[in-house]
Parts: sequence; C-alpha cells; structure tokens
Amino acid sequence: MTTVTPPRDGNWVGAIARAHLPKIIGAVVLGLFAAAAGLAQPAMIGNLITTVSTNAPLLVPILAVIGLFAADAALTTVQAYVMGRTGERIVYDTRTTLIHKVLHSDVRAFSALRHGDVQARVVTDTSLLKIALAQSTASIIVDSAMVLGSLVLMLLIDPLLLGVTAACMTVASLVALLLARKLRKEAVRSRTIVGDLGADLHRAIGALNTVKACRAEGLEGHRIGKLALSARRSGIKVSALGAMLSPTMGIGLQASLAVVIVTGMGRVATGSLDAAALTAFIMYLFYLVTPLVMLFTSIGQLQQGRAAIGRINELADIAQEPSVILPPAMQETVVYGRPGVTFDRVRFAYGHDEPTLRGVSFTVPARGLTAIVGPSGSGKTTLLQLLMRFYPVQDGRILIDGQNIGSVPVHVLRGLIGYVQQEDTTLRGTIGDNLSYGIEHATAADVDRALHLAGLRDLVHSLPRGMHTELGEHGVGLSGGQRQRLAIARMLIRRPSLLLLDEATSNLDSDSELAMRTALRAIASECAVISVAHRMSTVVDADRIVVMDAGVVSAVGTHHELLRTSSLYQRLNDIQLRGESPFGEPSCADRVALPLSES
Ligand SMILES: Nc1ncnc2c1ncn2[C@@H]1O[C@H](COP(=O)(O)OP(=O)(O)OP(=O)(O)O)[C@@H](O)[C@H]1O
Repeated sequence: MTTVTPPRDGNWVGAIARAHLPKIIGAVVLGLFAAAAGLAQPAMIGNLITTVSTNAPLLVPILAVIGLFAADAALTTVQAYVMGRTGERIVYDTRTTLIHKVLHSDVRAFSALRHGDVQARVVTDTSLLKIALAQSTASIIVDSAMVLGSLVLMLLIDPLLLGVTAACMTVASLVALLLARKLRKEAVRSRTIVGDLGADLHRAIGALNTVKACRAEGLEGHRIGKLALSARRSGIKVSALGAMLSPTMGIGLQASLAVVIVTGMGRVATGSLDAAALTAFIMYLFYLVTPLVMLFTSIGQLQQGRAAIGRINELADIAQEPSVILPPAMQETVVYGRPGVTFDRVRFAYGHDEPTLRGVSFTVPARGLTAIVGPSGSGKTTLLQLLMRFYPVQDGRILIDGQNIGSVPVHVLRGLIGYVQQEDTTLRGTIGDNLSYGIEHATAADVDRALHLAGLRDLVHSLPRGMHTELGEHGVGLSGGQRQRLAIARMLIRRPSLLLLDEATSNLDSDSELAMRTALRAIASECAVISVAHRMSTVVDADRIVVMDAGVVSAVGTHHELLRTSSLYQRLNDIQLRGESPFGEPSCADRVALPLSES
C-alpha cells in the first residue's frame, strides 16, 4: 500500500491520486507519443499519395506509414496497461485507507453511519475511481492534445475547411457539455440511492429473523424494492445521458464531413485544393472526432467519478479514536500492574440530552467479583463502554490501577480488559476462529482452560468437527447460551486483568448458570470481574454489588447488606422473587429464566 500523507483539505482521494502522479504522468506521456504517431499518419499518407502520383520510389514512404501504425498501436497498448494498473492501485489504496479509517473510527461517529451505506462507499464507489481518475484524466489530457494537434494541422492544410468543421463541431460540443453537467447531477443522485439501497438491505439482512417473525417480508421487500426501482431509473438516466454524448459528437462529425466533402471536392475541381490535401484533411477530421468523442465520454466518466469521490472523502474524514502514547515507563505500569478500577465523579451524556451518568463514584478492587445492578436505562452498560474508552468521559475520571484511562493508549487499555458485550458477538467462521479472534498465539492449554471455565469443553469435544465446526452469521449453529459461553471463553483466553461482563449470562439455563457462577468465582480470584447483571441469582454471591439508579450510584454492599440498607435493591429483589423483571417491563423470558431457587 502506498503511504498517503493525510490531506489538510479532507480530499483523501486527491492525496492518493497525487501519490500515483508519476505513473499517471508516465501514462499521459506515452499517450501523447501515441497521439503524435497518430497525428503524423495523415501527413504520411498524403505524402504517399503524392509519391504515387509522381512515380517516385515508394519503399520509404510505405515503411514510414507502417512504422507509424505499429508505434501508435504499441504505445496505445502500453499506455492502456499502465493506466489500468495505476487505476487498480488507486482503488486498492482508497479501499485500504477507508477500511483503516472505519476500523479505527470513533464509536460515536461510526454509530451515526448506516452500515450498508458504508459498505457501498468502500466497495462500489471506489470501483468508479479507476475509470474516473486514471483512465479519464489521462484520456482528457491526451485527447485534448490530439484535438489541438489536429486543429493546428487542419489549419495549415486549409483554414476555410477548418472554419466549416469548427462551426459544426462547436455546436455539437456545446450540447455535449450541457449533457455532461446533467450527467454529473444524475450520477450524484444515483450514487446516493445505491448507498440507501445498501443501507436498507443491510438492515433487513441483519435482522432477517425479526423481519420474518413480524411478517414484514412484504413491507421490507416493498421498501427495498422501491429503492431498487429508483436506483434502476437513476442508473438508466445516467446511462442515457452518457450514451447521448458520443452520438452528439458523431452528428457533429457527419455534418462537418458532408460539408467538408462537398466544399472540398468543389475546390479540388477548381484546382484551388489538391486531392492529397483534401484526403489528409478528411483523415484529420476523423482523427479530430475520435478524441473529441473520447474527451466528452471521459468528461462524463469523470463527472460520475466526482460523485463517488465526494462520498469517499466524506467517509475517509470520519473522526478517529484518539491514541495517546505514554512514555514507556508509564506504559509498563499499566501493562503489568494488576488494575483496580475507580470511577471518580464520572459524568457523561450521549448527546445534548439529559446526562446518562451524573457523577458516578465507586471503586473495584484488583481481584474479586463486582456486580452492577439497577433499573433499565440507569447507565450500567454506559459505565462499561466508558471504561473501554468507546466514549470519552466528559467530567470526572476513570482510573485503572491509579492511572487515568484517558492517558492510556486505547490498544494498551483494551489489551488489559476482556469485554463480553450484551449483544451477540459471534463471528462467521469456525469455533476455533471465534475463540482465538484477535490473538496471534493462543496455546492449546489456554484454549482448553477457557473452554473448561466457560463450560464449553464437553460440547466442543462432542462435535464431529470439534474446534473446526463452522458457524453461520451471528453464530447460527449454537444456542443463545452456547454463544454467550463462547464469547466468555474468547475473553478468558486473553487472560485479562479486568473482565467486563454485560449481561453475559442472561441466556444460560440454571445448571449452566450455576457452573458459570463457580467459574466466575475462580476467575475473580485471579483478576477483577465487573458483571452487569439482570438476574439477581447471578449477583447474590458477588463480593460487592453497585446499585445504579438514574445515572448515579444509589448503594454499594453485599447482597445481605443491601437487603438491609437499600430500598431500591430490596425492590429489585422482591420484584424478581415475584417472577417479574426487576429491570424493566416483565417478560415471559425473564420468568422462564428465573432460577428455581428463587421462585
Ligand atoms: N449509543 C447511545 N446513544 C444515545 N443514547 C444512548 C446510547 N446508548 C444508551 N443510551 C441511553 O443511555 C441511557 C443508559 O443506557 P444504558 O445502556 O447504559 O443503560 P442500562 O442500565 O445498561 O440499561 P439495560 O439494563 O436496559 O441494558 C438510556 O437512557 C439509553 O437510552
């Protein structure tokens, strides 16, 4: 991949193209030589005609014409190859730049984007760059030179015939320019619709079971179909406008050809123009038209490309995660130290609305199990996301082993933490791929220990293909509880200093949950575990429980202490004992999941 200096004006595509400028210039130079070889041909043929008419030796003029044809063909071939290759490299560099930008983007900035549209920009829009930047740019320069050269040579042959030609071609060129402007507008619209189509398709595919369960196949089909129809209509308009460019110039050519032949033959008859000059002029007329048609076709392609370039630059400019580099000595403390975590008057709001966290303070020792409970929306997940630095703390501090996480490089911080998220994080691939995801060297002993702790060892051993068992998108092939255990095992392999579990055991049955509680106790003896929990059964044996309420810490203590001291905790406990969800609307799933010991 070519190294690209970040542009100040946000024009990433321009910066990437500039990095390939020598190759583009090389191809343009080759094209100019090819153009010169082409331009010399009519003069040489005119010379051949004169030689024939004067009975002079023919060998040298014939060889000169053949040589020019061969040079023209060879130069054009090499130029097309260099241009195509450079175009592919520009596309590759743009794609890799976008992929890097998206992967390192700020969570807040990324969550505002539609994923299907991001995909369309990275995959489809970039493919237009090859034609727009490499081929069209070179073609515009070479063809302009060709047009200019033809005009000068035609002027030298016969200014009157050139005047006739110019009149016809100017009218055609003006019409073509108008078409090119319309084409650009329609191309922008077309790219936007294709982006919308990708976004909506991605949304429906990502939640296909929900679509089916809600019997919304027709609704989604209609909505996405409407966008596909708009894309088709807009695409046809783009094609139609693009297709009209060449014939417009073709009409100009035919009109000028007719006028030139009629006028020219008349002048040959009167002897004011010789036949060789008229033949050369007509050949130049053809030489003028092909590059003129190409010129306008290229302008059209460039216009389509500009629509894509705007969208690519917009995505490439997405805000990036801050990366703070610490002096090595400080990094060492962070990497090898055993972190305890301190939330110190932490305030945070997602947008301009009411803050989600309103001065949260509590500490988590370097070892032991800390549970966080509280009503739905009280800010439990947000606490974990701030700890992972997915979002920046707006006021107050979060300390890890005494170090403000704001000054720890994100990759170092995340290397310390194993984060098992609320949502399903199973990736398409084998069980083994999922387990060792993001780790270069996972030993067999590490994998076995993690599988054992997560209660997955027997299951994996019972599968015919074991670790090589293929899973579909979102872990299709495993149950919800198995997926959760796989996510926990994936984090355990990393031997994190701090394990964050966000409702990571909510899908486990009572037996699995009991086994997981035992495993968690073992893990908590080695590192700090913070577990956001919905089921009270999973928090009763925690070393400390933090009760959150509307963005503040309402109480901290053990299960038995809180039953005595926290009315909110008592209420949450009572509600669950009644078989309802203590953290939101009661649901049948909660009742089913309620452990027998508490029902
Ligand atoms: N990405 C986001 N953008 C805007 N608001 C958000 C975002 N994520 C969460 N919120 C809001 O922040 C508040 C706290 O959400 P959070 O997920 O931290 O609560 P929670 O206690 O974990 O809830 P639950 O128990 O239901 O998972 C909620 O009101 C929610 O609407």
